[in-house]
Amino acid sequence: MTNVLVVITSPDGTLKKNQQELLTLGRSLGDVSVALTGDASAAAAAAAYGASVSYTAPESLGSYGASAQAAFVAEAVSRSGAATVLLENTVAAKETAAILGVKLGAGVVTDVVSLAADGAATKSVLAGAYTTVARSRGAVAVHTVKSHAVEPSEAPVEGRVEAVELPESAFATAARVLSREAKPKSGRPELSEARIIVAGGRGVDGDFGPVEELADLLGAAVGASRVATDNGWIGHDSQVGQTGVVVSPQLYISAGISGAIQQKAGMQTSRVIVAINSDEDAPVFEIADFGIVGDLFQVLPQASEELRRRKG
Ligand SMILES: Cc1cc2nc3c(=O)[nH]c(=O)nc-3n(C[C@H](O)[C@H](O)[C@H](O)COP(=O)(O)OP(=O)(O)OC[C@H]3O[C@@H](n4cnc5c(N)ncnc54)[C@H](O)[C@@H]3O)c2cc1C
Repeated sequence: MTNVLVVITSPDGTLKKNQQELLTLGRSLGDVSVALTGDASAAAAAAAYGASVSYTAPESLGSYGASAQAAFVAEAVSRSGAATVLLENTVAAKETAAILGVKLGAGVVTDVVSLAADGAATKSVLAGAYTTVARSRGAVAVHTVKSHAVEPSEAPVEGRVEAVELPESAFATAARVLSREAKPKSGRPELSEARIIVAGGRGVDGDFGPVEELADLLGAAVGASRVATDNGWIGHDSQVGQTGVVVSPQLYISAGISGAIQQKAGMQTSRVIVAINSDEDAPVFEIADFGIVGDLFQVLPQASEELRRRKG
């Protein structure tokens, strides 16, 4: 059976939903172990999702950038005999995956939306215009997997913890993190993990109120087009797209966004897309499952009102 290594960073000993998903996906492929950085007590949470071994990193590793992370994961690959490595689909994880690929001579596939037992990884490319299936030909395959690839489920095992020591040389050329500041919590889910996203573009004309109101009623994250973030109407970390966050939620509600190719690149693999746009020829309708031709300042408040009525 294939050995699978899931790479997890946990600052507080808990697992995020997309990390639970990676462990669940890993179990469908083989025997799962974890390369764990951050709070080592997350090993217990990983065992609840089927990780039989957690390789823990030296405490100092958290202060270093991707090359030191990759050195640690490479050591965990060697100890676990993993043929498949799964990472989150964040910018930081992709950087680690790239360095790891070079170190191990492994094939690297990013932005994966599904991974079959035979290693065939599905992703969309060229700003969502094509869906491709790729399989690594090397001894080790490295995948960064988008959120919502699978539904997370627990499968408790008695996990073992194995501390990994790294030589000083592993850190010698690595960039060192000098300070960290936690982002103030918005109370909304993380954009990259949210099951539902309500996103606004130029059409909101500076007023994200109706977008945020609907998002809060749905327990959704708020996303935006680049025009909205460049105008300072909302923070840059809300930007969805080619140069923003790549998302794949169950439901993406797009309001006042034309659907430029760079926006589509970040949301086209959403399970259901609802588009609201006053221009019936807007390109976003080409990829929408449901389209509403109308003024978002009328449509969004109506949707919110109906949700409030149904919630009683
Ligand atoms: C290298 C590069 C990278 C880029 N990366 C990204 C990226 O990551 N993400 C991204 O989003 N863009 C990105 N862009 C920009 C992208 O090309 C588009 O310019 C941008 O997505 C357009 O944003 P928009 O849809 O909000 O604005 P517009 O294209 O101006 O569309 C606004 C839409 O709102 C509709 N509208 C107006 N008023 C209303 C109303 N009251 N009710 C309903 N609908 C209304 C209009 O009909 C129109 O369709 C990138 C561009 C480049 C060159």
